[in-house]
Amino acid sequence: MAEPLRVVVTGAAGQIAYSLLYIIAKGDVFGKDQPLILHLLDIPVMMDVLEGVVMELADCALPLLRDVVPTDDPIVAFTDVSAAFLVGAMPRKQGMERKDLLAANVKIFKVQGEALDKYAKKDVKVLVVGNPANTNALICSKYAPTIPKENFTAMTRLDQNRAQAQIAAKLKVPVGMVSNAVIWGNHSSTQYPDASYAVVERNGTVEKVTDIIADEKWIRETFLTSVQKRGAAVIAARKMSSAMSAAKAAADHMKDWFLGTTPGKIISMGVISNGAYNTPKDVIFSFPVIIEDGKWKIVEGLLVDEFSHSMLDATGKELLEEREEALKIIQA
Ligand SMILES: NC(=O)c1ccc[n+]([C@@H]2O[C@H](COP(=O)([O-])OP(=O)(O)OC[C@H]3O[C@@H](n4cnc5c(N)ncnc54)[C@H](O)[C@@H]3O)[C@@H](O)[C@H]2O)c1
Ligand SMILES: O=C(O)CC[C@H](O)C(=O)O
Repeated sequence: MAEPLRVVVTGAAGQIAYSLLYIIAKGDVFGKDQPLILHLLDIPVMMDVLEGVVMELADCALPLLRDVVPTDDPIVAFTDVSAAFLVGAMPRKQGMERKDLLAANVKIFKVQGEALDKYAKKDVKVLVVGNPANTNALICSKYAPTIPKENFTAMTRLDQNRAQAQIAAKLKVPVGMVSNAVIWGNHSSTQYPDASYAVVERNGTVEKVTDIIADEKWIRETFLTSVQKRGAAVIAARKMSSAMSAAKAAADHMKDWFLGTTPGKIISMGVISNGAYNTPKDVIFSFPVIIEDGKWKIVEGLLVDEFSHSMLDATGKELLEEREEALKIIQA
């Protein structure tokens, strides 16, 4: 069997981590033959709660879980890790936009970037979940200059999963038949959920979703806004932000990054922009990607019409504004 892989989850005493830790520890992310050592970081006041999480992990009796390291010290948390789920941050409440969290959260990602730079493996794969996820990932990368920028990503997989679930419900097919919905841009209400390349596979045939639905109003209004606003709808209903679905999406993202995407399948993740599709460079922008040998690659050459370009411009503009604001907060 392989040597144990060290994986850190921050915000380990919080809601998302409570679902995520079990998914990771039972082998659904890094493979059924990959032993794990989980590093759990939270803040000092949460150490008692974290102790309870550690007890529960032990009581799950999971054979792949070789050790658990609960801590409030970023040095201990980030030492020698190969994968980092950066979940720990304040969630938004009803009435807030995700970017309202910048002031509260961006400094966390500076500190954690510095700690990753000093103590993590140089090929560590970092997934930022804490909001505003794209800009937090950018700041984290900026403060970890010895780790490649390509190793810092932000989560838009939840938005992709939401998009595919909406399409499946509309077509009355199981969600497993739907793939290749694309999320462009920011994990915010300016994101562009795009059904143009989405497909349904049934009875051995592959059909384009836009050919089957052929209802532009549904695609460009109902579908688009329901995915953009789904996070807010969950907060309105639960009085807390999404957690079970966020944990599942984080697991999907990291699994595909480590183990590769299925041939023919496109996934969405926030990655450092190279300016593809006329997007702003050097922001963490969600693109359609494929992954091979642990490396993501933006899918280039997709047909992008005028409407889509205007959506990409709007979300790109927001990311530039967030970058500016975050840098001001950090430098203040
Ligand atoms: N990208 C996405 O799709 C997505 C989806 C859902 C939630 N989120 C975001 O994920 C974050 C966490 O959500 P949650 O519901 O688990 O929140 P939560 O409040 O339940 O848990 C957050 C945990 O982070 C801890 N924490 C705070 N500062 C920390 C620090 N400096 N280091 C380590 N831990 C720290 C808190 O003590 C808490 O235990 C929020 O910012 C939320 O908005 C993102
Ligand atoms: O802030 C929110 O919208 C809730 C958390 C998360 O970003 C989501 O999309 O569910």
